[in-house]
Amino acid sequence: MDKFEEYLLQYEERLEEDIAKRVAFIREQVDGQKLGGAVVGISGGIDSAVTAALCVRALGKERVIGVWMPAYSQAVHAEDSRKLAEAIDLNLVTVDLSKAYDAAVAEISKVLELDDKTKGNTKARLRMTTLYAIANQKGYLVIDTCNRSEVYVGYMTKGGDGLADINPVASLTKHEVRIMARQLGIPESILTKAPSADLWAGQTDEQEMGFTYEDLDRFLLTGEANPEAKEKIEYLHRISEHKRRAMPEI
Ligand SMILES: Nc1ncnc2c1ncn2[C@@H]1O[C@H](COP(=O)(O)OP(=O)(O)OC[C@H]2O[C@@H]([n+]3cccc(C(=O)O)c3)[C@H](O)[C@@H]2O)[C@@H](O)[C@H]1O
Ligand SMILES: Nc1ncnc2c1ncn2[C@@H]1O[C@H](COP(=O)(O)OP(=O)(O)OP(=O)(O)O)[C@@H](O)[C@H]1O
Ligand SMILES: [Mg+2]
Repeated sequence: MDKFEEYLLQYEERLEEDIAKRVAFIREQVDGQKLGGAVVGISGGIDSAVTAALCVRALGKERVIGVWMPAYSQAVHAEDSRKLAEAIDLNLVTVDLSKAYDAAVAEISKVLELDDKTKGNTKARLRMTTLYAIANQKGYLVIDTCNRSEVYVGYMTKGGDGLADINPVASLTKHEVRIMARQLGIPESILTKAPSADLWAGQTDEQEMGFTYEDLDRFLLTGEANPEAKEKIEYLHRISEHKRRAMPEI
């Protein structure tokens, strides 16, 4: 067994304790500030599944709203979101953003042409707007789902999925999220699906980043990586520093 595998095995041993710590964190943030509850964007992916499950454990079904927000999203993710809601007893609502997305892109395109990535980021920022509308109206917090691996390389949309009020999974690598997901009873189809932002057809995280989560998490947890992956990881980390910092001000 190598250092990476050993680390993950040790994590499994303290899993229940770690879940309890994160559940207590959510409770403290919401109840401690006398807020009503939590809103989470539900994508059919594993990060939002784990985050929502922690919220339901912390606050109960009545105080958590999961929001599925399709905008030309793949049907498989809609189905996985439904399965998740059933498995963890989540109150799931749908806000269809297709028309808002089309209208925003059409108006902005009168000024300049947008490429697929910029359009995808616009979609993520419309989701943020929706979650804040719900949280604002109900006196809830918007819960961030970005994990440690994504945050390290800035693999999130600034002002989109990268903007929320509290993050109960920020210190977990993707591999730790997967371990936790099994324990929380997340459906198998979500556990085994390739991570994707689903911002455009066929997008997958690993293809876009140019290295695997195994490369990235091995590097984060043990400091080891093949030279090519290490170079890409460090490059993305460097150019995304602004996403992890407060806005420069004078
Ligand atoms: N040095 C600097 N100091 C301060 N601000 C700086 C900056 N450089 C860029 N910026 C600002 O940041 C903007 C670029 O950031 P951003 O808008 O995020 O855009 P960008 O980093 O180009 O794209 C976001 C990436 O995250 C991926 N993503 C998004 C959403 C979810 C997921 C997922 O895993 O599911 C992945 C997406 O596929 C894409 O690769 C620039 O337009 C500029 O406004
Ligand atoms: N169609 C969607 N509806 C609602 N929320 C979404 C949707 N797509 C993305 N999101 C939000 O944006 C977050 C970032 O997406 P990301 O792909 O990193 O996470 P994930 O889908 O939960 O897991 P994975 O990385 O394994 O795909 C999601 O966790 C979710 O909160
Ligand atoms: Mg996803």
